[in-house]
Amino acid sequence: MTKPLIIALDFPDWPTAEAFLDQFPKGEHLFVKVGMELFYKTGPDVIRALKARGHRIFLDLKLHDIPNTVHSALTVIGQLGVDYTTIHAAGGSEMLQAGVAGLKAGATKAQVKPAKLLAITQLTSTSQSQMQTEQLVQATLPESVTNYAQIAQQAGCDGVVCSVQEVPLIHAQTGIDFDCVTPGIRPATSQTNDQKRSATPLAAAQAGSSAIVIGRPITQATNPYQAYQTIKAEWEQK
Ligand SMILES: O=C(O)c1cc(=O)[nH]c(=O)n1[C@@H]1O[C@H](COP(=O)(O)O)[C@@H](O)[C@H]1O
Repeated sequence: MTKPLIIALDFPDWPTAEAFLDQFPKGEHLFVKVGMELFYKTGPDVIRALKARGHRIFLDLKLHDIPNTVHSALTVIGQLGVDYTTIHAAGGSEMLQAGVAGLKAGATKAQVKPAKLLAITQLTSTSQSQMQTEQLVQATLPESVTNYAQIAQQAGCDGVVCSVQEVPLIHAQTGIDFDCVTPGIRPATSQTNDQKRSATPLAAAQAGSSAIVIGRPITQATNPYQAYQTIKAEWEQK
């Protein structure tokens, strides 16, 4: 099976997201990411609408709270029947374990397939110098990311969100079945925007990314379907 290319639906409401999706041929089943902006506006209705169109869903709410709160929230998310969801590794192993248990409890309750739980490591908008000066982390950025990956794997998470640069290091440590989902993807001709650790679709494929996440180079393209096809071809080239 080809590895997923996940389109970030970073839109303010459902009509805008729907108008974007309507630019793709009918019957084209996509893998889409619903983030905080769209989900806070629509609630679970957006999940139902996307499922009805046959799309796979990454619900990206990046939970980070005390273990009890995260357990309860992920029990609710687990009932939605999405494919991937996110939690912050920085919350620590106890919180991650609570999240894993909550997600499973929700899926069991709703009798749906459990989502894969991905731990956010260092955001792709973070540079090493920013991490060291603002988070007071003495380690290098790859060391911080691989440390989070190890904690996430031990806690029972299915994978991490990281940049393409860290994928080979993580896989060497965790094995390739542990997902490395990589945002910050930019075709060579695109602007990097706020992304600090970006890479091309081809570099992601060569590094062994399990899936790529890409928003603006597709959502803000003059012809989104054409941009999607070009990026997909590069991602699937290797
Ligand atoms: O969890 C994410 O998806 C995520 C983690 C991360 O470290 N960096 C990152 O960019 N993202 C998300 O990936 C998407 C990237 O969008 P673009 O920069 O427009 O391609 C956004 O929806 C971000 O919220």
